[in-house]
Amino acid sequence: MTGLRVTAVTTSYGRGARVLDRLDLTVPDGELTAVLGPSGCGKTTLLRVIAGFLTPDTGEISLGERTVSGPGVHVPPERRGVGIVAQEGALFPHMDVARNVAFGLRGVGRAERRARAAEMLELVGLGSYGTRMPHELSGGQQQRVALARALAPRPALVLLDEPFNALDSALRAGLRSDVRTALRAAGTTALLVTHDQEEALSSADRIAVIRDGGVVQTGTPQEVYARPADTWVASFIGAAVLLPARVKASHAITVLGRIPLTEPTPEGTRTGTVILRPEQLRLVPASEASGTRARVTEVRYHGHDALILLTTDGLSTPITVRTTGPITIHAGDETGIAVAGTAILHPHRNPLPDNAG
Ligand SMILES: Nc1ncnc2c1ncn2[C@@H]1O[C@H](COP(=O)(O)OP(=O)(O)OP(=O)(O)O)[C@@H](O)[C@H]1O
Repeated sequence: MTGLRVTAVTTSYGRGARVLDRLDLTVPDGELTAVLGPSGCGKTTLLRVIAGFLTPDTGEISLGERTVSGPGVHVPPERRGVGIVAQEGALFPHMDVARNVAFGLRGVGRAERRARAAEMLELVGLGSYGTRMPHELSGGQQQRVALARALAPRPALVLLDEPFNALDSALRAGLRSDVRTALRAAGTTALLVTHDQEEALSSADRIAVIRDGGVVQTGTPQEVYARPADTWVASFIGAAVLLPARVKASHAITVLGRIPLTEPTPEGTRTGTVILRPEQLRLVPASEASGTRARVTEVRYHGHDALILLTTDGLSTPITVRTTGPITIHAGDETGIAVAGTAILHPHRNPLPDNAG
């Protein structure tokens, strides 16, 4: 068992405010967890604390059965068995690829080092690149070599700090899938920091959302997307349509009509905020009786789909609808909106005024 456990870790820089505040995080053995959160929330600080470059004020960090940080314990970075892949590979420019990969292999014979480096390069799809110099590689290839180097000493944990940031989007998608495959093949526990929600949703086994120095939600990508812990997480992970609602007989009564609730609300819930995803909404002819009338304010075309922004009476914020196929609607048009599926509702503590929903 070589999973990662971070327990009640608090960290601050100098006399500054707490950056991490009693943060708890568990990454199960052999899994990849993506850490997501707004800029400045402490993602890099968390990696530094886990790697051992920063000592937390309080709390404990364990890798498997081994405590690497805690009261009276501070295992130095080089003895933690933690591999790091930084934003831009940071390869040693004067060493060829094979020597870069073998760099961290201490206490093993030359032949074994060479064999392990070749095995790791094979794993990341660069089996024939051992004699190239780093400057002869593309950005994506350099990141693969950085991963091979991190994996070579069989680390208990690999930390990936926005490893695809410097690459263009087409390359990112391919590389993250290859990195995922290599990590699985090596059976390594890994933590990925990213700004890219899509990257986290598509490549991680679990997502941990950080806000105000703590983890506000962890779960599989599907759990976090379909059942966000609160309206902030809903809007942070993907686009969300938030509607004030009244609760009546397991349904939410909203400006978009009566929507069945995904799960029962706590006893006595009268009002709340409904969370819908834009792909649950559909444009229908304005004349269709079941739809709610709305006016298009903006069309954002993305190629594979488009987001249509609309306003409707009784709602101060725009509604976003995701559509695929040819776009035949324009700003200023009137349309109807229909809702498919069920809605998550977060109850309000204080009832809304009578005109809500
Ligand atoms: N060396 C430092 N000294 C003092 N404050 C720091 C230092 N490094 C980071 N901070 C502060 O700690 C907070 C968290 O920074 P951190 O870099 O961990 O955030 P982040 O979530 O990784 O941000 P981003 O997504 O923008 O990379 C920020 O308010 C930042 O200003």
